[in-house]
Amino acid sequence: MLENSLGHPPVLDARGLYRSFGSTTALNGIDLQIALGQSLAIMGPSGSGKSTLLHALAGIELPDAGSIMLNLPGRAPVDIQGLKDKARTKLRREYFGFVFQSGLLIPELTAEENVAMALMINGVPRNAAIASAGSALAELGLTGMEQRRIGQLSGGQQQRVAIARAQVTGAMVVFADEPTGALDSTTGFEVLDTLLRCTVGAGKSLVMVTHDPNVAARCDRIVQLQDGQLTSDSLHPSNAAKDGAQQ
Ligand SMILES: Nc1ncnc2c1ncn2[C@@H]1O[C@H](COP(=O)(O)OP(=O)(O)OP(=O)(O)O)[C@@H](O)[C@H]1O
Repeated sequence: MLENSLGHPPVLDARGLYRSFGSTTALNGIDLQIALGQSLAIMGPSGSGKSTLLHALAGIELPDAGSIMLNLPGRAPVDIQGLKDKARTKLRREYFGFVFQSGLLIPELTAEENVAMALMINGVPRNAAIASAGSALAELGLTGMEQRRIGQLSGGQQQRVAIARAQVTGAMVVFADEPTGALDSTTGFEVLDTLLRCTVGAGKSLVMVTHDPNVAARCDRIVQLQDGQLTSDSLHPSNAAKDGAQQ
């Protein structure tokens, strides 16, 4: 069952992923298909390979073996593994968004400039990028914060800037690594609500690493990793009928 309810093939189709660091096998034969419009939580103990898997799926660090196909609506399938570094970087900038626990926003820039940067590196002129960034920030309740530097924002506000940046390009796949990990639980759930609304709520896919079962429970699907292998793969009961992307 590889298609979502609209008949679209899996937006990411990973087969036989292996990745070693010296004598450590971080990914040990992962097959994973992710549907367009699906939210997927990747869970597992520390060191089980979650971040390595996320980085492989996002084309940040290639696996040693295996293939990852990207199938976007209206576009020819792309073999991420087969792209040269420059083409992979371009692909990431155009089609993927990233919301990590911290560190991806540029502290010297304002909130608005951080969001606009995602467009400008894709060739959008500065004035148009700034205008789009302002709209994206406003949609996330950050009106009035546009000119603040990142250090002048709360943790929750910073994560909403990161979400605005991840969605302003229209990226159809958003990767999140512990996006609420540094936040108190109330703020974390507000950020999670916003992240889900901006991704699956808009027909995009969300691939999220989390240690928090309460965060994972908000996703359509949860996979568990152990020693670089998938040990369980379950659809959320209320979403089981939504699509058939699970293996
Ligand atoms: N750059 C690297 N060099 C050497 N070993 C690495 C590297 N990156 C990851 N590893 C090892 O690969 C294994 C998987 O790491 P990974 O970061 O994917 O785990 P994780 O499940 O995300 O862990 P955590 O929950 O602690 O963040 C670990 O044993 C880790 O030490």
